[in-house]
Amino acid sequence: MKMRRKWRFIFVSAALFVIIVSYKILEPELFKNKDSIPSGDLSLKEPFERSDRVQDKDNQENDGEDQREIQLNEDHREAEDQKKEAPQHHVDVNEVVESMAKRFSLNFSYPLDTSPWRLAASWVTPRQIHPENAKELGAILKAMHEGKITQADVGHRGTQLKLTLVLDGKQKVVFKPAWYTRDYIVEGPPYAGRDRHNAEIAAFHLGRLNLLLSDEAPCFYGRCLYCKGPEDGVCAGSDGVLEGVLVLWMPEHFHLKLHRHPWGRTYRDGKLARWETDNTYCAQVQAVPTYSRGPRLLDIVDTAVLDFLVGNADRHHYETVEEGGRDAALVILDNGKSFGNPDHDEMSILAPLYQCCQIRASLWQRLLALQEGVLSRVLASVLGQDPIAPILTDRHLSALDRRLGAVLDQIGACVDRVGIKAIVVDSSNGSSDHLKKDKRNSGVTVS
Ligand SMILES: Nc1ncnc2c1ncn2[C@@H]1O[C@H](COP(=O)(O)OP(=O)(O)OP(=O)(O)O)[C@@H](O)[C@H]1O
Ligand SMILES: [Mn+2]
Repeated sequence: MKMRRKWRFIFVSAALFVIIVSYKILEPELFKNKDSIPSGDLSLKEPFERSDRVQDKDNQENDGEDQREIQLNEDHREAEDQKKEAPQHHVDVNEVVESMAKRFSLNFSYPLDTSPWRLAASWVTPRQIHPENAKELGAILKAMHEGKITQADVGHRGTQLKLTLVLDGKQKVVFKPAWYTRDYIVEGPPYAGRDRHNAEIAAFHLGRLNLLLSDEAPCFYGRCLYCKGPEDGVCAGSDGVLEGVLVLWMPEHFHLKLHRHPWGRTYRDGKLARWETDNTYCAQVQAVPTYSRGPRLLDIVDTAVLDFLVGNADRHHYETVEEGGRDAALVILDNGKSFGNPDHDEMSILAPLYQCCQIRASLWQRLLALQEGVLSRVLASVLGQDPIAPILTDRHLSALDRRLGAVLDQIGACVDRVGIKAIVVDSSNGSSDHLKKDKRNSGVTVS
């Protein structure tokens, strides 16, 4: 009797598995829309699942949208018909993870025909810190963790303890020392605790997984260094090793302009910022010239998504390359307050997303592709290559997958609220190029 129940359970589970897998394979086809959404992997939590209601609302409001919505409906119907005839594919998440992990793995011994510092500096533009997945990156990181320190000084900027070092070849870097063990959980307000050096490393690689297109919202971080013995007042552990992270200094010919973050916190107990009490706050931000045109507001949403995933609620200011003017991207310099508490999801970090209800189509597509645990598994694989691995505990890794789901839920809620215009194909920013890239990228996702 018991045996039979067991077999029935196995049979039902297997059938459910087959149904779910086939549904996921077919879903990209179901919701493909050539005009408004780049093709690629669209799987679970697809916002258009709920868009029938929204479409009615949108159709009354906007003629252009109207066309797109009708097209979407037609595609949907067509795809429904195809679904009946479609052959069964087999999606293997393991293969996806393997292929992405390979794509983002670092080749530390990649041969360089120029100095690593000169190469890294030549990559920087007002909208890019490094090219998308540059093969030379591993060699630059290796130069950072092996380079000889020729000068050391205390860091003079910011509030957190740090050193300014100069490496052989005259490269300036910031050194942020370790304060916590990997499994230490920081409790308290969202910005509590000291800097986490491992968080800088993890956030850098998370940015590389195409969460932030490197030509849209760059990050600039470093890798870890083992310093031999005590250095200039920062003490090494009992084993004589001082662990920390190195952040490569921006090329000196660029000047950084500091901006107050519109969604910054007050850092005062009991005093809330305007955006924390007023859900129409985005309209005020959009009235400011910096945010009313150009890519800046979408850049802020991009970084809010990254900050939410890593749990960084400390984005009080941001910097841009002055020379890039209004179109310059955010330079995300300081991720030290990330990965504090894996059991807490600080939803308020997503305020720019849910208050403005807009997100780049390219980012949304990438988020979809990283569902099903792909995000944590690929990141774990890349971080496994780091000289001070493990960088993140399993609890932090699974927090990333859980938070990814929460971001997609927020996007879905926005589509419900404002319609398809929540998903922005960013034409002010060379979107046709991105669409091409998107197609290419979908080769490594579940598609
Ligand atoms: N890699 C870098 N290249 C150029 N400038 C940098 C770099 N890192 C830091 N800076 C400058 O130093 C300032 C302080 O750095 P950072 O934000 O990392 O320090 P912090 O102690 O965490 O500061 P805060 O307490 O304000 O958060 C930055 O705003 C930036 O102007
Ligand atoms: Mn800081």
